[in-house]
Amino acid sequence: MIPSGAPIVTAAEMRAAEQAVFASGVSQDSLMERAGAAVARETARFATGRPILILAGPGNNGGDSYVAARLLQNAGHDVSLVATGAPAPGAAERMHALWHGPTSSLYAARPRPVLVDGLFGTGMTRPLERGLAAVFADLCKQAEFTLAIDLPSGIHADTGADLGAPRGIDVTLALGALKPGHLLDIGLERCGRVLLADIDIPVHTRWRTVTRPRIDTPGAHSHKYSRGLVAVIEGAMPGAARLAARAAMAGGAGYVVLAGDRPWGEGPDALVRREVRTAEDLSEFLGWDRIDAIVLGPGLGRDRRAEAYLRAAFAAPKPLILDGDALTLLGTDAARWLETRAAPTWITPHSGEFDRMFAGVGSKIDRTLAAAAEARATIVHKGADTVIAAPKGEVRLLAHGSRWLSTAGTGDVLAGLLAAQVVQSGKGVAPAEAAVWLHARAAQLAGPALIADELIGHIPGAISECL
Ligand SMILES: NC(=O)C1=CN([C@@H]2O[C@H](COP(=O)(O)OP(=O)(O)OC[C@H]3O[C@@H](n4cnc5c(N)ncnc54)[C@H](OP(=O)(O)O)[C@@H]3O)[C@@H](O)[C@H]2O)[C@@H](O)CC1
Ligand SMILES: Nc1ncnc2c1ncn2[C@@H]1O[C@H](COP(=O)(O)OP(=O)(O)O)[C@@H](O)[C@H]1O
Ligand SMILES: [K+]
Repeated sequence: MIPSGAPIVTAAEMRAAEQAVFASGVSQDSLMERAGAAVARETARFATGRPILILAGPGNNGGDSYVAARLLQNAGHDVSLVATGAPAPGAAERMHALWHGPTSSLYAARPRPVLVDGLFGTGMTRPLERGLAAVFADLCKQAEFTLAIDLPSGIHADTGADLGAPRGIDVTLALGALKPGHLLDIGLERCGRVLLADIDIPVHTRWRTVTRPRIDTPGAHSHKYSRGLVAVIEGAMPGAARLAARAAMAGGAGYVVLAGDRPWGEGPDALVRREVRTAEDLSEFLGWDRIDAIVLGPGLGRDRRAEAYLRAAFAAPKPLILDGDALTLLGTDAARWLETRAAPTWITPHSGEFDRMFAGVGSKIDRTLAAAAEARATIVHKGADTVIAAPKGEVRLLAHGSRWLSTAGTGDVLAGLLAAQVVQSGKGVAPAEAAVWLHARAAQLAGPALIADELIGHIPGAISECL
């Protein structure tokens, strides 16, 4: 399980943090000893006496391998080692010199029940050479348990992109801090369980994994308006807006109004209905000063009326949550439109919607951050690796949420839940982080084969864990 609130640093930031530790008087060798000791400890815990094969690459990831091999051997484990090349001058070379056990070349390596991957870590700069990738994948396949040091070799530390990493890694031991590669893209799938080894390297960053929010119980003087009024705008597919409205209610908003022109079906009686048929009706309604936040987009449609609704919502000087069709309507003009808003805006695109709105290069974090700065909006870039980014550089990341969320309507639920957090807890990343946490927790509580309607029923249970 990924620790909550854990810092996430790039390879360059990790190297800078490492340099600061050296500058404080710690030697390179002693830092490598700490890293190798952490690897040896975790490997021993999972190996439970089985023979171990350790792969050592040419850089410092390989250096960690030599330390771990020595410590495991000293502790009585049956260890053999494969070196893929001469170790680089410096600590890795010195640690290599201290290893006196059996060593073979990669192509002569025999599979063993426990495999430790110390080929490459944060220094992976290009795809694994094909022959090496094939042997590595085969050793991994034949092992009963595989642990990767810092990162699986073949995962890009900063993007999570696939540079030839094998399947079947059980545990990745992140050294010092999480890297984006543990949480994004293919890295999220290939790391297995990510454990964090504290090797006493202070890191400073504004990127963290999502934490559980603290939610206040309403006070003696709370009333429905003080707890926040959310207006959800209906469109062509009214079910989506209703999901968002119900999620806003379950998420703790004091008052939720569903504005639209559809006949009222079954639904919570506490949900207030307001008739809105035209963009003029909508503008008039949104002028109501009780409204604290507007949700537009779930099931909105993409016709002319939808466009007019979008303009009306943009003109309202209120916090605005845009999702689904509203984002598709914005399209490539999104940043130009969004940056004109004076009131805060949150947008909740999935990757398809995001790619239609923003260009950008780099990792999902880099692209989401750049888009947030350009659009001056907080972005919840959804998916198995959900990235929240704010214009000033704050990032929150939730990986390892329930895969059962990949079903229609769960995004609508998130939009409503976000609106409820916006009216209760204000600006920027905080409400988005709270909404994403509650959404993920509700999904866990709902269990397998959840449907979006049931997810809403579990939001209060998730909230009860935050009081
Ligand atoms: N930061 C910390 O706090 C601590 C870091 N520590 C450890 O150091 C690790 C980072 O070490 P690192 O910088 O030496 O890089 P590493 O991952 O060993 O690889 C570099 C070597 O691989 C080579 N190479 C790259 N790609 C390749 C490819 N596809 N195919 C073939 N070769 C390739 C590259 O060659 P080059 O690109 O220079 O030609 C170079 O020789 C980090 O992950 C952690 O385990 C701990 O010891 C202590 C605390
Ligand atoms: N494979 C997955 N693992 C974890 N969460 C997922 C996965 N796929 C989708 N989700 C989450 O489910 C929600 C789906 O939202 P969205 O794509 O907008 O669906 P819809 O438009 O049908 O409501 C998002 O919160 C997203 O992060
Ligand atoms: K590795």
